[in-house]
This record gives sequence, structure tokens and C-alpha cells, in this order.
Amino acid sequence: MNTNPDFPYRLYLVTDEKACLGRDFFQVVEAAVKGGVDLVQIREKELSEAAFLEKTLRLRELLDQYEVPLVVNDNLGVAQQSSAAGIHVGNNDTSPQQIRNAWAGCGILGYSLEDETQLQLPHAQLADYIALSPVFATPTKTNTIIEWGLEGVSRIRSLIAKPLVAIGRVNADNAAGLVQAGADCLAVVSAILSAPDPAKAAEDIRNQIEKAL
Ligand SMILES: Cc1ncc(COP(=O)(O)OP(=O)(O)O)c(N)n1
Ligand SMILES: Cc1ncsc1CCOP(=O)(O)O
Ligand SMILES: [Mg+2]
Repeated sequence: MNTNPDFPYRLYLVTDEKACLGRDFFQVVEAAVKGGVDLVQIREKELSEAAFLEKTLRLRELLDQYEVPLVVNDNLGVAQQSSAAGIHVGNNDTSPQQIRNAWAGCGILGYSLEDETQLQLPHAQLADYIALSPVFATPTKTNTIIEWGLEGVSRIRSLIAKPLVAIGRVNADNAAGLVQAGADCLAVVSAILSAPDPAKAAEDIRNQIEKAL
């Protein structure tokens, strides 16, 4: 288990307004934070650039009240203009090299690892955390390549010391196993945002993480 002071986060909420099932987006995220989310990524793939920026600025204002950092998915311009804490990119996005060159203020740079060979890329080496994407196949994101599974989490854990984030169908039932396999932080969309009680769902997952540490 990694106790990196630069990446102390354990429960990472990744947003998708659709997953809130018609409820108010900001209220659902706030409930999740009250339940134990300590890092949030805004991932709203269907918004225009202007609407994404506006939503990011509003979310930052909310999260600042709880001292919870906000990471922006994909969009470097929005991340910079909102003075977000960081950015998450995958293999079809602006590269970590370009981000490091363009944004000195990037505090958290996340990178999606979709295949073990990508560990050798500068992308992985420049990232502050590596997301195993996905640990389990999920209807929330279907354009994925493999499932890492618990065995994949353990294998990558044995190869790198960097903080490891597990994402993909994470819930209270599989959270402890993922942490025991070597994940430092669990990233969740639907098990929190679509839960009848998002605060309770976050609390349940957080409790499983803490018990397994
Ligand atoms: C924490 C976290 N892990 C993985 C992803 C997926 O990123 P990416 O591969 O770039 O896919 P999209 O999110 O852009 O569809 C993520 N966003 N966050
Ligand atoms: C953004 C992302 N990247 C890999 S899986 C995924 C979605 C995870 O969603 P859920 O927690 O609902 O399975
Ligand atoms: Mg991306």
C-alpha cells in the first residue's frame, strides 16, 4: 500500500451527469464528498467547450469549500482556465509530455494504462498516478481494450511504485479486494452517482477501503 504524501487520495469520484439519473448534479457530487470522496474528476464528454468550462468553474467553487481537489478530464485549456488541481489523460488525448511542457501549474497528472507495454512510455513515467483502465469491464465506458482484473492490479503493483488508481465497475463489494491487490485509490462513477443515496454509497466504499488498508 502506497502512502505517497503527494497523492494521499483514496476515493476518487469521476463525474457523468447522465449517471445522476436526473437528480441535481452538484447536489449529488456534494453528497458524495460528504460521504468520503476525497478527489473529483469532471468528465462530461457531451458538453461543448464553453459549457464544460462553466460547469468546471462551478464545481471547483463547490469543492473548494471542502478542500477537495478537482481534476479535469482530457481538456488542457479548461484545466488551466479553471486553475484545476490537475488533468487526466488517456492514450488518445493530449500527451503527458505536452501537458508538462504547457502547464507548469499541473499538480496532478493522471494517465490511463490500458496495456502493460504502455508502462515503458514516457506517458506513464511523467504521470503522477497510473489508472488501471478498466479493472473490470463497465457499461459506463465501453471503448476499452482489456480488463486488468485483480491479477493485473497485483502485477502492475509489483512493477511500479507510483500511486495506482483502479477504475471500472468499482463498488463496495469489490473495493477491499482491489485495495488488497495493490490499488491505492479507487475511482468510481455509477456506484456512487447512480446510487439511491450517494452519500451512503460513498461512505460504504470508503469504509471498505479503510478496512483493507
Ligand atoms: C481515473 C481515470 N481513469 C481512467 C480514465 C479514462 O481515461 P481515457 O482513457 O482518456 O478515457 P476517457 O475518460 O477520456 O473516456 C479516466 N477518465 N479517469
Ligand atoms: C472513465 C472510465 N475509465 C475507465 S472505466 C471508466 C468508467 C467507470 O465507470 P463505473 O464506475 O460506472 O464503472
Ligand atoms: Mg481521455
